[in-house]
Amino acid sequence: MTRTTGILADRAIDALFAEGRLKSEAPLDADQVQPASLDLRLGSKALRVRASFMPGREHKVADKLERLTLHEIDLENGAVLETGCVYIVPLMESLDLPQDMSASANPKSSTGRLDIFTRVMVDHAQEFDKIPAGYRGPLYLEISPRTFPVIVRRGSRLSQIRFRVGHSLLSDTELLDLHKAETLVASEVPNVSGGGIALSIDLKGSGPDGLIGYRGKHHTSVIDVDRKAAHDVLDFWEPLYSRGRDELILDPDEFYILVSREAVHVPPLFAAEMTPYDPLVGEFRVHYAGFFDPGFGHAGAGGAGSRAVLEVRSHEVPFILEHGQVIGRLVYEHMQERPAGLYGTGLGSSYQAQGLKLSKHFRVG
Ligand SMILES: Nc1ccn([C@H]2C[C@H](O)[C@@H](COP(=O)(O)OP(=O)(O)OP(=O)(O)O)O2)c(=O)n1
Repeated sequence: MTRTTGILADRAIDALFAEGRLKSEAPLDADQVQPASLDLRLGSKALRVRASFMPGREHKVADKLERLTLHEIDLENGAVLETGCVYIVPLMESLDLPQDMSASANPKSSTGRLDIFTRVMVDHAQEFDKIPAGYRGPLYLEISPRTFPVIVRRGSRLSQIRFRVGHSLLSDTELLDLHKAETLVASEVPNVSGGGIALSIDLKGSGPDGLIGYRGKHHTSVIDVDRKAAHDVLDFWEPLYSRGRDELILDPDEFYILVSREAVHVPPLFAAEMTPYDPLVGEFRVHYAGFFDPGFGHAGAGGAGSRAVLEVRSHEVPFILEHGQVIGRLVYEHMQERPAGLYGTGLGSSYQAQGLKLSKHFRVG
């Protein structure tokens, strides 16, 4: 059954490409179309700009780049992007969306886990990562590595895009009904409000060593975003252990990888997105949050017990995070149809059935 509204599944994304609604300067990579999203690829140059900017209603991105570019970097053979600098990269994909179809972008989970700040920009945009219905034109990615310098190249995939027709977010009541039927978040008393279901932090740690998370090191060597299992964990991360107090003091200048207390489940006919918890309850937040694919944590796709990985920062002041503190919400949307491939089923998925897991770039053991 296909719904008229909802998030486009893999087959419909393939159809967009076939119909010329989605174009690319090179044929799509075999695994570029995911169950409910498309990975976006970097083009052949990066422009180092003085500062981040918003195109605004009157301007194309290219107009502003003329004024703000400091220098151009060739990405054909790979180049290092430094921490603290802002780069704009024209993407290989461009859009000619139908009038009833909009899109939204997000860093890939692997990108967030490396603390690479990325946002998609389009011509005349007044918001980042939101592509208005009917948009026709190029896509650009703003990139600013925050903790580690990174090597990227033409074709690297740092961010992803979801296409949607109409509005199909589940209301609180629909979410509770779905939770009763499918157990979305493994918690005895689900906390549903504001259209989302709460996720809380695990600071008790799992396993005999009581590992609760990692803190990013400073002044490290570079990470190649296209190489899996190539880097030693301890060169880049300081492991954090539970000391019996189930709390962690977040330092405002540091970046943390932590894990949700609850296992998460996205049934095949739905897609989810994590949104930061109301920042008014504290100065901390999940920094990248991100898309959750249909099939993530789904028993039928080998995902029972999958936790969500949380990239956490405190702003302004040190903050004591306690075990079970709510840190984000998962909002669920209808898919238009069941994807041909679910997350975790032969798609080379990296994070199905994960516990506390660093990005795929690091070697375990
Ligand atoms: N803060 C987040 C965001 C996402 N995820 C999970 C749910 C997603 O379904 C899964 C994969 O997300 P992406 O597709 O963004 O990740 P990658 O493309 O980097 O990984 P993969 O190689 O698995 O496709 O990671 C998570 O645990 N914590």
